[in-house]
Amino acid sequence: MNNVLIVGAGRLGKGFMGEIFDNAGWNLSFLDNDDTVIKELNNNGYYKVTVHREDRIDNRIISKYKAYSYDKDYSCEMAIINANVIAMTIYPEDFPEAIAYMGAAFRKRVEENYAQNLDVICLTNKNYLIPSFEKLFLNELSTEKERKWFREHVALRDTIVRRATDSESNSSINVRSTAVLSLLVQSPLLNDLSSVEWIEPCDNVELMKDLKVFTVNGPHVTAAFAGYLKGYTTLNETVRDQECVDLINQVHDEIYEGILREYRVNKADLDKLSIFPAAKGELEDHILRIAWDPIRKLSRNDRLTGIACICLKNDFYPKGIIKSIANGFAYDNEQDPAAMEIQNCIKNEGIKTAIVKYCGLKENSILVEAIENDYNKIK
Ligand SMILES: NC(=O)c1ccc[n+]([C@@H]2O[C@H](COP(=O)([O-])OP(=O)(O)OC[C@H]3O[C@@H](n4cnc5c(N)ncnc54)[C@H](O)[C@@H]3O)[C@@H](O)[C@H]2O)c1
Ligand SMILES: O=P(O)(O)OC[C@@H](O)[C@@H](O)[C@H](O)[C@H](O)CO
Repeated sequence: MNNVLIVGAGRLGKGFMGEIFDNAGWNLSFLDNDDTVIKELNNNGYYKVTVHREDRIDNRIISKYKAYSYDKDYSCEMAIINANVIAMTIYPEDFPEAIAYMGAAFRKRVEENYAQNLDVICLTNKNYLIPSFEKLFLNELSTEKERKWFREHVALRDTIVRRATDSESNSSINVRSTAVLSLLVQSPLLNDLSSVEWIEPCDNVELMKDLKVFTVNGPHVTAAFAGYLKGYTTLNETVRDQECVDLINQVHDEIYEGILREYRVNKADLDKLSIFPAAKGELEDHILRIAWDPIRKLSRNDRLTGIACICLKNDFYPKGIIKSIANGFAYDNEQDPAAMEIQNCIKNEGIKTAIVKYCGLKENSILVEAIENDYNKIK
């Protein structure tokens, strides 16, 4: 039987990767450095996923798995040695620690299971990270034999995640997920994943990922920032507020306009990539998760500032996106450490310095002035 190891047993790890590989009959293992997550999985012996499809809601119970913490016995070792697929469902900043932890087992795999092919698929929303992840792997593999193994038997691949998956916390054993669009996985892979539902090979992944992060995650974070400022805690409340909906739609249309002016794609391509068909039922999704880490989300090439710069480069003024970025600077949710860092910077150094610093923009750019003006209207 095939083996998948899921690194990061939080929302996406359990609710997406765990669910689809279990459904396809694979052996499931989880690795997480948060002991609470692993205790919950092991003490309960199962977890539940409510899968919202276009035509039905599946209530899945997943019980056949092994779950490993970062323990002193290195109990995840065999799961790393025998995996056909390792799915990395963690945030970008967590990759160095995870890869360093797995290094010893990779070296043992070279000795004990050299010939078996391994696909490592990375499920983040940050683009262009694969070369830096490859360096992290190679840091763990110093001999010529180990590096040859990595070149010949490992495919390290990026993905484009088109699925919202949420729960009360990363350790919750009740997860909900929308299953309406596939995970696009950079080709080629070394294992045949054609029997795993919701996985689809993808060429040109870097371009497609930029377009997806702009078109899907730009309006998504716009909703989160706008909803928070209205006092909501969920996306569900936000999309019932007409003022928020108007801004989300405006941002969506501006993102499309910027992309259509900059890239050689048409509207039908963008719709196919980014429009989620309606799913059955209502999936609760929290603003805390969607806005999580506004430092990443407001950064120069990410979902808002990235496309705002593209719009301006193409002589198109992105009024709604600018307002959304300003809302991001007003996002002062104490549960989010990155939001607090931004707030401290605003308090100590002023809004203009914060915009320049976190959006990665030049001080005299028209975008900085416009964001500052909108921010001052909110505060
Ligand atoms: N949840 C979604 O809908 C969704 C959608 C698209 C992309 N993503 C991406 O998926 C990734 C995970 O998101 P999530 O919502 O599942 O977050 P999460 O916080 O629910 O889960 C992440 C898990 O990774 C664990 N972790 C952190 N560092 C680790 C390490 N060094 N080794 C092993 N485990 C570690 C955490 O303890 C946590 O349980 C992020 O990059 C996110 O951007 C999530
Ligand atoms: O995962 P992040 O933090 O980059 O962004 C939060 C959400 O916008 C994101 O997880 C979406 O739900 C997902 O990308 C939809 O496919």
